[in-house]
Amino acid sequence: MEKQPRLLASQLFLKNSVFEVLLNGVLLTWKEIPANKKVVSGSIHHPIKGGTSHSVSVSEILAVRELDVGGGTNDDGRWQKMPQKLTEAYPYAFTVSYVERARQHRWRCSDVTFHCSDGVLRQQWIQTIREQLTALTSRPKHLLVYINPYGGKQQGECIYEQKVAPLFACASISTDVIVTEHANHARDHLKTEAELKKYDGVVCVGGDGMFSEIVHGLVSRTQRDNGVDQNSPEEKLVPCSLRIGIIPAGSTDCICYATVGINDPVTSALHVIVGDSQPMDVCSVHHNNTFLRYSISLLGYGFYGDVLADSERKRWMGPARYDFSGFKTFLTHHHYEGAVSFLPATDILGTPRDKTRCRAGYVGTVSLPEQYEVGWGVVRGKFLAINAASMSCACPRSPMGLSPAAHLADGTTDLILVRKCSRFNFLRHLLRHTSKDDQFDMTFVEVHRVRRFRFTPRHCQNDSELDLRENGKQLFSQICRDHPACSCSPAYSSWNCDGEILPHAAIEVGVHCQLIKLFARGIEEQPLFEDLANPQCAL
Ligand SMILES: Nc1ncnc2c1ncn2[C@@H]1O[C@H](COP(=O)(O)OP(=O)(O)OP(=O)(O)O)[C@@H](O)[C@H]1O
Ligand SMILES: CCCCCCCCCCCCC/C=C/[C@@H](O)[C@H](CO)NC(=O)CCCCC
Ligand SMILES: [Ca+2]
Repeated sequence: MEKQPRLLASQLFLKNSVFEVLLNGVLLTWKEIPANKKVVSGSIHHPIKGGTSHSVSVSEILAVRELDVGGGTNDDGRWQKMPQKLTEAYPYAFTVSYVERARQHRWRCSDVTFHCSDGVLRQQWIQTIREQLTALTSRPKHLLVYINPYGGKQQGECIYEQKVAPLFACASISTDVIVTEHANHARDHLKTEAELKKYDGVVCVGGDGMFSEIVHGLVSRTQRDNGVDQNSPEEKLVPCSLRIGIIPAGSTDCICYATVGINDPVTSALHVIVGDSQPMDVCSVHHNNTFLRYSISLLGYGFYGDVLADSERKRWMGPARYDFSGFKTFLTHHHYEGAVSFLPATDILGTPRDKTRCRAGYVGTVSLPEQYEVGWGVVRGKFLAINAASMSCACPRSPMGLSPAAHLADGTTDLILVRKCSRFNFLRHLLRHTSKDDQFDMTFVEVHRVRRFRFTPRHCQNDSELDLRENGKQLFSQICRDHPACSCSPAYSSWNCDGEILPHAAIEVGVHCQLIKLFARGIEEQPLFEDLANPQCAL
């Protein structure tokens, strides 16, 4: 039989007033008692009118601890100053730490300290709150943390030590921390060495590239443990059981931003502590039946591939490298020829042109009418950009994202084809990534929600396609010599796969629905007052 949560109701002191404090297994509520209704001890059972009132969901309480009023410190060593009268009359105090929502999806840790005259009553409160927290089984107790000290502005270690570790300690989460020593350190450790059974989740301190390492390590390990061959594009992959937390410390932080609503380390740490869970789609990318990489956010050929290739040579510039290379790539205005074939998703409710957004509580796949038979579509032509966004790809540079209506966990990716057009028109399209205007409402842009797609560059010689890194430049000059009147666009761009360059242009992509889970809950709807006060944030 399920154990009923214990109810507690007491009159406790908070600041200089008496509050009726109630814990019912779901909510902790404290309401100020007007002076004429005060009862000195025991509980009260009638509703109280007037006075300030607060309530916190038990699921958003982080911790409760004793406060040693006499000594002036609490049990995590923090010094607390209290009014002398209160400490004398009510020497027994306890502090509850909980999640408080601030503007723009930010979460903060807030404390409230209650005082009572009776040590037994204080123990009863502390014990009951702790029992109710222990019953929240989705909360992690032991985490494996990887820190990339070189991501973004190279602040990873400092962000973790100063902002995240104290919160994990407060919530009694123990950690094993690894500061990476080289690229792919975290991936290889997860793939082969890490004792995953010991942990309730993996935390990644870094950007999208570091997150991608963690995903590659976990997904590959899970497939190997289950005897699944990653090289087969048709293979159904086994979902990973461990959740991943992202503490943003990178340059784009798009996966964190699009799953939480902000790239803020404290907010992300709090989502880990309360044990949130957000499933996410993962794309597998193959070339000639050989596995290349997984993608969680953006697969971009043409513009975003060229930006990345150029910006990798300017890592020393930090996050500003993307602005520099973005501008430079825009000026070069290269287009690329090829064929994109795709399998449209027909059993889903939404389309990429919807005004609705993927928000917290969205259930992912919808079991609607069965997938009706439609064949593969093919689009051939000259493209400035081919982008596949498996999620919105919202980030500080583009708050609505490359595909604002994309869903995190619906088993589809939004394939955006931007045909060759004038520089002016391309600029109009790019600028719409930074505003609320519809970037797909342009004659040279089309968008399809798909489950699989393939790309074949025009100059691809079947299976013996040239290796891009080795021969791309050679082919470019060859084509320009052969066609002196061409606009000197190279034959190939490269694919930007979540911030990594792929070694082949001809690829085959399939979406694996809900292959991984994050310590996140999706972007929460904002309170109405905030939409009105700040139209930029309106959804
Ligand atoms: N110790 C290390 N030394 C060098 N490179 C590392 C190390 N640890 C991780 N890396 C690599 O650094 C690359 C970039 O890291 P990260 O994603 O954290 O930052 P970023 O590229 O600045 O941000 P974003 O991916 O959000 O644009 C990743 O591809 C990762 O593989
Ligand atoms: C002429 C100026 C035009 C300005 C247009 C701004 C549009 C910004 C859209 C940004 C979309 C980012 C999508 C996310 C991609 C990540 O997986 C990847 C790794 O972190 N980041 C980039 O490739 C970094 C890509 C940065 C591109 C600027
Ligand atoms: Ca999706």
